[in-house]
Amino acid sequence: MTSRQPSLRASAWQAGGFVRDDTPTAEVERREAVIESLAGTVRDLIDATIRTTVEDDEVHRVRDDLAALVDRLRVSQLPGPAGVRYNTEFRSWNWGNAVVGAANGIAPPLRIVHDSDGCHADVVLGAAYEGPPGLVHGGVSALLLDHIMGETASGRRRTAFTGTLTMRYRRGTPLGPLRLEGRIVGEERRKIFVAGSISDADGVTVEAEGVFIQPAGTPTAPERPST
Ligand SMILES: CCCCCCCC(=O)SCCNC(=O)CCNC(=O)[C@H](O)C(C)(C)COP(=O)(O)OP(=O)(O)OC[C@H]1O[C@@H](n2cnc3c(N)ncnc32)[C@H](O)[C@@H]1OP(=O)(O)O
Repeated sequence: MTSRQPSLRASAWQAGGFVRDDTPTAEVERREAVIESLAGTVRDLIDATIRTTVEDDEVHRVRDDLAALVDRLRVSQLPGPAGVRYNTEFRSWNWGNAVVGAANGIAPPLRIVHDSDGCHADVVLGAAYEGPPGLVHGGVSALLLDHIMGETASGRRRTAFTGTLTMRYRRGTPLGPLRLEGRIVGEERRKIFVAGSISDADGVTVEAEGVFIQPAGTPTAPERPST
């Protein structure tokens, strides 16, 4: 198989931490698929590491093999975190994001669907997200809800940051298949009020309320059709 050099290079200017990058969408998507396949294997590695019971010597051999692989990836690196990039075709990508990042092996990753009411995502959380035995860590629940509620507030037409997030943990959230939801319940000037939830097959486990703020001076685009 032939390898291709990544052609992703930030252009000179930045706006509010969002980096304009004139890589064409087709190239972004080609590279995204490549890096996503690596992150998927990293995710498997994390799960395998947590659950392995192989002998100590084998653990040490695997550690050494992995250290050599890390060195290969370090041959060419971004100078800092991946950030959020966008091109002239309005394609944006945030491959390092802790929740949705295609290159991030610690992101589940969440695949968020925008619909007419807000957003939802179906996800399966495994051993890497455990807090209490067999249950999702409360901070992970907050992390995932924060993101999906932020995307709900942003609605693919503006940027809104979390101002205040309030969680109510109604019962333990089991590891396994879950649904996350977010919907806008009110708007007041630059404040967007969002309700969110996590559910398992038996109903809601966590509810959240959030106030998301559109920073002053940032643009709002016309509403896009839902996907
Ligand atoms: C598209 C991708 C979506 C992904 C989303 C992921 C969600 C995230 O994790 S975002 C990261 C976590 N959040 C942050 O880091 C935010 C840090 N805070 C900030 O940047 C700023 O404080 C920010 C933008 C929230 C508000 O700043 P600023 O625009 O100056 O607010 P300001 O002008 O003082 O206030 C505007 C209004 O918001 C209210 N407000 C300000 N801060 C808060 C807050 N923390 N909580 C509730 N309300 C607030 C004010 O009372 C004011 O209300 P009113 O219009 O009624 O007077």
